[in-house]
Order: sequence, then C-alpha cells, then structure tokens
Amino acid sequence: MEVKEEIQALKEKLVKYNHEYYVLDQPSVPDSEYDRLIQRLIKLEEEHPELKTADSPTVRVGGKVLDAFIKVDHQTPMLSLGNAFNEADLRAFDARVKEALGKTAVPYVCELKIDGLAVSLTYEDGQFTLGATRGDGSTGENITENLKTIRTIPLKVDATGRLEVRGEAFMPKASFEKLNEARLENDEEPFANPRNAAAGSLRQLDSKVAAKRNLDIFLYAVGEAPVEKEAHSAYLTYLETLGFKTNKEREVCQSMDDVIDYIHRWTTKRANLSYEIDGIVVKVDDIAAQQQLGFTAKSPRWAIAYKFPAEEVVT
Ligand SMILES: NC(=O)c1cnc(N)c2cc(Br)sc12
Repeated sequence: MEVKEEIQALKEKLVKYNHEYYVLDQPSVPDSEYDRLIQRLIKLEEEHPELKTADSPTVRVGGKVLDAFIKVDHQTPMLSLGNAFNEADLRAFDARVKEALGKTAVPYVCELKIDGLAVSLTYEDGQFTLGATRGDGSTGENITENLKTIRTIPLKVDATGRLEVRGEAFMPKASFEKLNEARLENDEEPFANPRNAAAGSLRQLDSKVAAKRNLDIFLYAVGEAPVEKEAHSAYLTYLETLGFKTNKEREVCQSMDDVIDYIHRWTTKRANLSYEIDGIVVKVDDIAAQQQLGFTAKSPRWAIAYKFPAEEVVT
C-alpha cells in the first residue's frame, strides 16, 4: 500500500475509533490498538510532513508551542445569563416570558449548567478552524490548538459553509483528583476546583500540556449554522447528528412547575455526576419566541440560570 493510502486509511480508522471511544462511550477496539495506529501515523507524518493535514488525529497529542494567545472577536456576542436563586425568581421569570409572549404556557428546555470554561468552535466547510474562549463576551483568545486536543471535539463535521457552536469545556472530577495528586507529589500548587483546572489547562501555551489534562466538552448552543431549526432542542439534536457531544440529561418541560421539579431532582442527583455543575439553565425552547423576547444589554430575556446554593464548606 502506498504511504498516502496508508495515511488516509489510518486517519479514517482513528477518527472512527476516537468517536466511538470518546463520544459514544462504545469503543470497538482496545486502547492498545488505537495507540498502535496513532504511533504509526505519527511516524509516517514525521517521515512525510507534506502529507500531514490540519485535521489529522495526531493533533490530539498536541505539539505547537505559542508565544501568546491571539485575540478573537466573536461574530455574535457570547452573552452571560441572568440568575435565579430560588423558586420566586423562577416564577417571576416565567411570568415575564408569558406576559411578553401573550401565552399561558411556554415550553422550556432544562439543561445542566456545566462548571467549566465557555468556548466557541468555528467550522468552515466542515473543518474545525477556530476555537476561542468567551473572554468578555465580545473578544476572547484563540486556543484552537489546545481545543484540538479535546478528543470529543470533532476535527471535521458534515456541514457546508460556516458553523459556529458554543459549549463548556470541563475537567471530569476524577481527572481533577488525579491531576492534583500529581501536582502535590511534584510540590506544585493544586488547583482549587475542576473549573480552574480546565481554565488553567486551556490557557497553556504548549498544547502538549493541554493534551494530557483529559479535558472534555458539552456543546449547548449554535451561534451560526447552515440550517435553521424551530426549537432549541432541535438544534441540540442537530449538533448530535454532526458528532458533537451534548449533555443527555436535558429535558423539555411544558411548565415552570415541571422545571422546578427537574431542578429539585438534580439538586440531589448532581453529587453522582462525573463532572461539576453549578446550576440549571432554563431556556424558552421555541426559536421564534426567543427572537420575540430578544436580549437585555448583557443577557437573553428567554433564558435564566438557576444557581444552586453555595455548598457549605465543612472546615
Ligand atoms: N446548557 C447550557 O446552555 C449551558 C450549560 N453550562 C453552562 N455553563 C452554560 C453557560 C451559558 Br451562558 S449557557 C450554559
């Protein structure tokens, strides 16, 4: 087999195995087989650098060391959410939404609020070309090479034109514990929490460091897409069909009573999650209703973040 054909065959296999292992949680080959193939591809790309492509699975192990991060202006601002701290806040939000829409019932999508780092991913004709932090909402930092090391971020998707998606990069609790054990053994300062560990890992100028931090991501919004959907929940399903990892705990609730029930359930269940969450995001599901409600200066009128009470720190 010619080198070019072998490289193509290796890339196809590794992309398939990567998706099975990291996104579907259903590996069809053992890690040893994945490692054997990725080492073979690294060797061939070193011997034939002209055959290495930006979407090669070998970028997952990192390589580029930057001098600094370049600033990136977001095409559409990455807004923050208004907060709700109790049931009264949630019911006031529901009343405002119903009043503005002139409706007596409004379906909401409830999603776990991941305690990580908000990022934006841009794809041009299906190729992952730009990854950026939220920054101040208008301008973030280009962390593309670090985000390429997150195995659940597809390097290529089946979407023409420009696609920009948003999500939360995070460090699973188990990875956080292991990382801090290693840092303590090396007399390094441990990270205070998984959120800081994820942010610190994605702000590394050497992507080989980020590649070892076992980061993950949940995508939860579309900034720009080559398709239009009528409901936010339909956009999330669209992201899944493209191969993005979304959070499967989301539920469409037909009333604020059901939203409050969802929040009560997850207030207790959150301790068993393999990642940290700091609240529940509640969004009006209908896109036309979202457009009718619009935005305040800094956040959407069609969404709110219920924040869990700060946990008692037992000293
Ligand atoms: N599912 C979601 O919409 C979601 C999850 N986790 C988060 N940290 C955030 C932040 C914003 Br802003 S939205 C959102």
